[in-house]
Amino acid sequence: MDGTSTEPFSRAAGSTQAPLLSVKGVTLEYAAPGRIVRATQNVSFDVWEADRFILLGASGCGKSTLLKAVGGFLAPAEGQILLDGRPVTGPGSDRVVVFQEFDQLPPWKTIRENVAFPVRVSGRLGRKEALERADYYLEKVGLSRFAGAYPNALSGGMKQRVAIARALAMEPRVLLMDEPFAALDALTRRKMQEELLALWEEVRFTLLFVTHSIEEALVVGNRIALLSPHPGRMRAEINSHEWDLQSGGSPEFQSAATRIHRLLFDEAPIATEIDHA
Ligand SMILES: Nc1ncnc2c1ncn2[C@@H]1O[C@H](COP(=O)(O)OP(=O)(O)OP(=O)(O)O)[C@@H](O)[C@H]1O
Repeated sequence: MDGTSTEPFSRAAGSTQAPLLSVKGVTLEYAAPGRIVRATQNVSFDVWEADRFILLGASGCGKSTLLKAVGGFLAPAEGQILLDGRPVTGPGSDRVVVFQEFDQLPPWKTIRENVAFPVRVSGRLGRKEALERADYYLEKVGLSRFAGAYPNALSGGMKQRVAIARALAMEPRVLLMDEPFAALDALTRRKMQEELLALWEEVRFTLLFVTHSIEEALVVGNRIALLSPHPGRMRAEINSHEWDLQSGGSPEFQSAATRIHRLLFDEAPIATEIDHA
């Protein structure tokens, strides 16, 4: 036993509630010149309220494309994506994406205005209330002191904290994160993982998080979907709620990571159902 449970997650098991997000048999394709590129094939998973659900797989297996489809930027060639039981038909403020690149903040706006801006243009709140909400989430990510500063005064990690505050200020149904820490140095990355978990403890948002790092998946997630190499198909689904940043070097953690590596890359037949072996 390596400590990685593959039992159905308790909140989902036996629950009569519908999942917040359902990805059902989703195949995603791009039309490239003269050919169709199939990015994912028949991918299914459910995300429940307050899950930290990870899409894990090798480069090119379609993780970002899946996130794009959940974001409503790409329609499935086959299958369906449901949010709160309703089909996703386009982008919406109930889903907000945080990307890897952290230079996305308009440099002429202060940090506070940057965070308040999407809330204000979405028409949810007036200027004053939007700025108050910005202050609330800047405090949550530890950046109150920089509210009046401009983005160029901030480090990469700080800019990513602003991007997270800006996304959370929209109070989305699901927060989508596409390798949000991959461009940061190792120490900052670890710190950001720690802060994201602390923030989740406080706010309990629902997270769909893309990574190709097995360690990051185990630490950040409570459930992990393992995708096969291109085109991405579900290899297995793993429960990982018992791991945190302190588990890092332990033999159990290492053996869980090894097992996931095997599940991801071994030439075993692709699971057609969730692997509870
Ligand atoms: N706009 C596009 N047009 C054509 N093919 C694309 C496009 N975007 C992605 N692809 C292809 O779709 C497949 C999945 O790409 P995707 O970026 O979703 O993978 P990924 O798992 O997120 O990879 P990475 O970890 O490297 O970001 C790849 O083969 C990629 O080349």
